[in-house]
Amino acid sequence: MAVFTAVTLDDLHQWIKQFPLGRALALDGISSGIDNSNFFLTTERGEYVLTIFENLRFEQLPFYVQLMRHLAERGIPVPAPVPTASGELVVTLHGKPAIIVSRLSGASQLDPQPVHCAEVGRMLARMHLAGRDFDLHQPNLRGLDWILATAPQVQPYLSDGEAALLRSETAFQSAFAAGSAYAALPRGPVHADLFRNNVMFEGERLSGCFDFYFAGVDTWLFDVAVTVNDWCIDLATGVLDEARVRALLDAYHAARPFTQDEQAAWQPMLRAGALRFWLSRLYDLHLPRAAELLTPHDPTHFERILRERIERAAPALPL
Ligand SMILES: Nc1ncnc2c1ncn2[C@@H]1O[C@H](COP(=O)(O)OP(=O)(O)OP(=O)(O)O)[C@@H](O)[C@H]1O
Ligand SMILES: N[C@@H](CCO)C(=O)O
Repeated sequence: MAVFTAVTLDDLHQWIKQFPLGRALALDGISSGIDNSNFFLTTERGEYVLTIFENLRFEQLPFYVQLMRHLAERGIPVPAPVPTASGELVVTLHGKPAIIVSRLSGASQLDPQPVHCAEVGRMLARMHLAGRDFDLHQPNLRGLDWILATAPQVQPYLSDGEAALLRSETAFQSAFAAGSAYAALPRGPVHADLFRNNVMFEGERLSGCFDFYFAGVDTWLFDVAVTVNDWCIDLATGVLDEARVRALLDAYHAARPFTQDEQAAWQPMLRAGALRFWLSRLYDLHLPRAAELLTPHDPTHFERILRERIERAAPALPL
């Protein structure tokens, strides 16, 4: 059960009055999620989600919450934060930062077909374009700097084979990121964690995406690589399914055409996306935070994906 801070309807009786939402009528803890306490909240005005941040501090939240507001205002189906009567988006609840956002309809699609991947590709391209005039800046906090700082910390826990792969891939990614092709890649705010469990569908129609708490400014292509590495693979082997890759990339390309520099960077970027999640999973497994509450994700899944991307070229980007 992923509700770490208990909240009752009684607790909300006074608290909710700062929002233009009427009275709180029902509150249900959401059992999935590993970082925050989430609740479905029904008020006199409709259906919302209340999130209490267990790890992020107030000063860390504006980039994520303002980005959601910015994208929602531009028609991207993401949770829209509800401001208080005095315009605050983040307020205190039980001593922790909290927000109320609109509730998205639909459910996760954990067995995606090409039709779903096309929806994800189209939405991702629209999201990138809509983020162009977002004026807050925060780097991707799980980018190369983080990788270079974190890899040495997990090295002592690794087998010889894992350690060699981690060393060679961080060296490869450092060289790739230092090159002129990389510098020319278009960039902007990216979601950076657009996995199957962060997107909602109603049938074959994408109805929303959420969990912006790894968002940051990075290359758009990194976001595409992270997304393809989750949506378009056979989960048991990490092998890419060509039909799903094509569907996602073609739909993205139709909304925001890939550049020639992106063509050149595609294969290394898929490896960068795999390395990022392999390393965060290794870190969570071997160096869990004191406040870590649930079982960490399996790092070997992303080690397999990384080895697979190194050994076999993925379908090229459409031109
Ligand atoms: N705006 C929303 N509308 C509808 N459902 C939502 C919304 N936000 C969150 N949820 C539901 O709450 C669940 C947990 O949310 P979320 O993934 O953001 O939590 P988390 O603690 O950050 O989890 P994780 O770190 O595992 O991704 C989601 O799987 C989804 O079912
Ligand atoms: N998507 C991440 C979890 C953090 O949201 C992973 O699979 O490792």
